[in-house]
Amino acid sequence: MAEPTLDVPDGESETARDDRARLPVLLTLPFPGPLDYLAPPPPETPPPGQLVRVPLGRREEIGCVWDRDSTVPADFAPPPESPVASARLRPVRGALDLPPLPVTLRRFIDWLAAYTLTPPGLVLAMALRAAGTEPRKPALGWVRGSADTASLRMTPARLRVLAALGNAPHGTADLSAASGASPAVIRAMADAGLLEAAPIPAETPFATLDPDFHRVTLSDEQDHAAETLRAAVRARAYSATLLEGVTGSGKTEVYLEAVAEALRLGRQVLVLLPEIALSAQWTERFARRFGAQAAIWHSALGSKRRKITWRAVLDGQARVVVGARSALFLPFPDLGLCIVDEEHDTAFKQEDGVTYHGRDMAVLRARIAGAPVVLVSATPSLETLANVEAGRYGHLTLAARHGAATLPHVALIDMRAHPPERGLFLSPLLTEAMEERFARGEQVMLFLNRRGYAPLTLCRACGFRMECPNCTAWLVEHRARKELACHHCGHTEPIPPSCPHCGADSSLVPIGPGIERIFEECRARFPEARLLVMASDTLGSPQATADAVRRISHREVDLIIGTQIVAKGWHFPHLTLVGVVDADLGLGGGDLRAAERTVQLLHQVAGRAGRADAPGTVLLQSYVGEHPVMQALVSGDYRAFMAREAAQRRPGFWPPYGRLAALIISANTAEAADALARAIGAHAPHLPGVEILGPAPAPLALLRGRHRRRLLLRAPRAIALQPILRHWLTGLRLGAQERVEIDIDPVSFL
Ligand SMILES: Nc1ncnc2c1ncn2[C@@H]1O[C@H](COP(=O)(O)OP(=O)(O)OP(=O)(O)O)[C@@H](O)[C@H]1O
Ligand SMILES: [Zn+2]
Repeated sequence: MAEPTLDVPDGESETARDDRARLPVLLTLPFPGPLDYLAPPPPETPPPGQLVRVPLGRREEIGCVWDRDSTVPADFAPPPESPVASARLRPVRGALDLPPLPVTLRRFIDWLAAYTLTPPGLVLAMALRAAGTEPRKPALGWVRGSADTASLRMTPARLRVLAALGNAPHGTADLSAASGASPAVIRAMADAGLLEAAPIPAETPFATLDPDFHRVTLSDEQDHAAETLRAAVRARAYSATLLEGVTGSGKTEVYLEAVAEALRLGRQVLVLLPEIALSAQWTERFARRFGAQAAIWHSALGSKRRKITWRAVLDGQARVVVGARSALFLPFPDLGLCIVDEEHDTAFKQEDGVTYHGRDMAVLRARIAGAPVVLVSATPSLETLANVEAGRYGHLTLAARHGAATLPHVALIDMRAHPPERGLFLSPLLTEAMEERFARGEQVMLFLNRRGYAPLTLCRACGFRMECPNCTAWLVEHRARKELACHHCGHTEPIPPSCPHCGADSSLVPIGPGIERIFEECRARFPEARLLVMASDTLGSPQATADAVRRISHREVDLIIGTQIVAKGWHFPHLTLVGVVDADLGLGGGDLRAAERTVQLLHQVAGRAGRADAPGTVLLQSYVGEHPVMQALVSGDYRAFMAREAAQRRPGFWPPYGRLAALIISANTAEAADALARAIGAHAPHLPGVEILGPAPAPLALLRGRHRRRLLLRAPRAIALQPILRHWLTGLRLGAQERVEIDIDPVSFL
């Protein structure tokens, strides 16, 4: 394949070079494939997977020795380029001091790249982001030196430093913090021989997990499911299973048994959660079961911790990793089980940069590793249900809540018949029910999937709406921060004192509620209640989440007001009432999955109620009680609802009954975006069964200052879209301001 810079290294004869191996090296750059380099002669020839340093132009890059033969079908991959003449190959400079990346990870990178039409180097970059490829210098700390204190001037600061020394070496910063002495004092002591440098032993952060540390007695139903999963782990082969069970039925308990089995076999396990925030409660529970912590992986992890974890995964020392979807790219040498908890959750879809669906890629990862994958949900996605129906996935169900807990009672509040007072958002029926719970010392949760104070600010005088200058979106008022913010691009501005359009003074009013406004209403209505807001912007860190969870569990909170973050997987035993402030919220917008997603989300929220002894109630505030979504929630008949969804999508070959890809075409002006979209549309392939929809404005026609148009490509399942897209877009030349993004299996329709 192509080496873009062709300067021939000097000092060697052509024939000598010809004898050496041609080594494909994948760089973390957007080339269509690996570049060829000249390998050092055996035994120094690095094996596939080895990270190496190679020249690229005048720079040096880190790359990974790649496999000569790809397992990706030829029509999924870009056409091979003609190889560079051996004479012009440049030599590999050296290998990094790391074990090679496992072959299963290399295959996964190839396949994910081919499936999402991403240059494989960019996928490798994701896998190496935390690799810690710079050489590891052992950190140095200080121990007591041989110099005698009697012969030296001992200031109080020096004495404090000596007192702060422990048995193990401490780094300068630590020692300075512990003693209150400045680093300069410490260095002077070292010069005087009072301190001596010694390497700080490397951390070995992942304690051994004991599969039998604390076993629970499973119900018959749970035990059957657990045994099926254990057998799948023992089989050491790919299989996919949906573990479906009502909220609180013990799905987690069951899959932890499969994790235990993998541990007994000495294999590694990957558990994906949709939300980092969830890992706090999850890891606590994990530690109770296995006597030690799992390794945690997500983008908010500090860089040192990431490096340690990445290396421990590669060394096989980290046995169980729980993480966000980026954990899929960790270098597991011996993956024996993969779990996707809350598999229906759209948070698994990565929309920035490399666009991929974490759940689907987990299935791919497991398939390549030859390991079982378990998809877990109370409200499985239609995709997964269709795979079950087609016989591709196995299916285990848990029908009852664990122990005495029963499923919550779900009822609608018809907002037309029982409207809130003017300027408020909670119906008297809801506030009365809340009052009752507070009187009994029980907890209440209010759910509204909207951050901030109000989603719209409007001028009472002229009707002008405060919009984002960069996006087709309204600015959301954040009263606590005294600003208007765009939730798409992050643009913020102070709330203007007068209307920017007509100049009327103090004429801007907030329209509609966000959780801050519900908080305000509740504080006025229930002055005694202890309130807690849970939203992605208030639970910034896992620590903050852990704190919130602890306060809820210890009954230091009466009322939780939250966005979608409260919907997922939490177990709050004292929570008996869940109120959904606006159950209709997710139904708008032309999204294919709007109804499915609303049912899943609200069903999950509802599932937080009544998980222990006291029965739970869920109240849904809605203006459209007759809507099938509301009816499904009230009846609890998720299956019937999904059957209806399936019947709607099947005839038009909508996913999962057909394949869909989106081309998002964007430019810096509306005219340029239109012209480019038309030009691409004009070259659309005409193939039997393949339909092109659009171009049309993308649902966010303006996003971060870019004008966006969309083409959709739809085909029956039997037709793969990747080769068609590749062919279609080959030879496309884009201007500097033009961009085309491909989204295979689009989820959000943005
Ligand atoms: N066999 C069991 N023995 C003891 N406790 C159990 C058992 N099964 C479940 N539980 C407890 O019941 C509660 C609910 O179980 P779990 O969280 O596993 O359910 P889930 O189906 O994963 O719930 P969700 O879908 O809402 O996340 C937990 O506190 C769990 O520890
Ligand atoms: Zn914006």
